[in-house]
Amino acid sequence: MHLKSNQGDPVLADPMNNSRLGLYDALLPYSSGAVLSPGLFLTVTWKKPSAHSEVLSTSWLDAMQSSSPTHRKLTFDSGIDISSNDVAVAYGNWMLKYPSALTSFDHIINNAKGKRIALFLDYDGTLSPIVDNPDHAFMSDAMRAAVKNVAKDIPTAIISGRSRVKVHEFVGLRELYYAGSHGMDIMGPARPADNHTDAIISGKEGEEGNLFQPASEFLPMINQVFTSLVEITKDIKGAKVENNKFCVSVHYRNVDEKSWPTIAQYVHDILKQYPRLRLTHGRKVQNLGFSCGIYVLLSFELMVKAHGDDQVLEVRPVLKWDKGKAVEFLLESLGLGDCDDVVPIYVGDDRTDEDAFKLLREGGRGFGILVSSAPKESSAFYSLRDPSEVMEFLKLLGDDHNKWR
Ligand SMILES: O=P(O)(O)OC[C@H]1O[C@H](O[C@H]2O[C@H](CO)[C@@H](O)[C@H](O)[C@H]2O)[C@H](O)[C@@H](O)[C@@H]1O
Repeated sequence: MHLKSNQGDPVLADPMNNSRLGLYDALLPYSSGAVLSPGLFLTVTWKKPSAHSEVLSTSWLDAMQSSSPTHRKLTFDSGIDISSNDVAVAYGNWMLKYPSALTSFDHIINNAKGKRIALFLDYDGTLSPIVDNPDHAFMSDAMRAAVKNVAKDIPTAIISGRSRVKVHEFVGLRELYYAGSHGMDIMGPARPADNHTDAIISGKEGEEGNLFQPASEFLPMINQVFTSLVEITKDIKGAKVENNKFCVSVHYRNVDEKSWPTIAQYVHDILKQYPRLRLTHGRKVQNLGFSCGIYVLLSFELMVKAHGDDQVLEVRPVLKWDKGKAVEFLLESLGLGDCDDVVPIYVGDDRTDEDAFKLLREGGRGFGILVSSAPKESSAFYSLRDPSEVMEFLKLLGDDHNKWR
């Protein structure tokens, strides 16, 4: 099988293994040594180092405070503030642009008639509700059953910012594909008839499959940064640093707002030493961000805004690899890459999911569904309010499968 992405990214080769839907086609084994072209790395530009005071500037603090529950107002990109009484109206108007995937279900199904669906699901905020403790973001048994049911007939992958092993533990279904670290760690299920010669044990007992890890060379660096961040934030009450294997999350959700500037300063100071790492940021700040270890003030402000809902700062390699690339990769490896009769559906709630929404929108195939209870600009086509609506959608999809097939 040849896997080729659009932008001169890795060209990967693996023997074709046919199955009913191409579901078990092998992903590139990690051990076979995927080679990354230079095009896979993001170009960084030199910028003057920002001073300590810049990170602590008033406008930067304003940006953080706008994400805090105590100060939150609904603010559109235009900068117009809307009082909480107008939220329902604003949401209704927003849904004219992003209709509910539940009320549009018949329309969705009619478009998929006679075609094959491939399903991609984000985890946090999509399959599990957002909770204060990231270690307690469990999905319900009912949600698990809905995912299991849908995956019986539809190739289904989980694509998360978490480590692959962790998200697999949370979901607990062997029949899915898992992509962790925002797609930088992908594993397909081992085939039942596999002789396991090219299978890799992923670290979790009993879990086997074929791995693709385009950022493997960054592992030592990520581990160093994780250790440094744990050490430097250990006295900040409520701060939590999470090792997501190829990226690191610094959570400030449970930190007193007075200490947010300190956290940001610490992250900033550590990243100065790692020009090959960057903070994940939203669409608006693409190409503005990390420059040889230094954030310019503007990008830092916008980055914090972009992560307002999640209250997390994410450190990751300077690599052109994201959830969109992971979808592309998985479609190819499923044998569904260049098929006109395939409808990929991606359901997700955060900024990092936008890369996947964009891929589908720009490719004119399938569509994204944004999970959000507040109006947000998105490249998705449809919306769902929260994980409970996601579950309803999955139930419809699983139950109606025979009708539209
Ligand atoms: O791509 P995802 O599956 O959506 O993962 C993104 C991040 O999700 C987790 O953090 C978020 O959810 C936590 C649990 O509800 C919440 O406490 C936190 O504030 C959110 O940011 C996860 O902990 C991160 O590592 C992921 O990157």
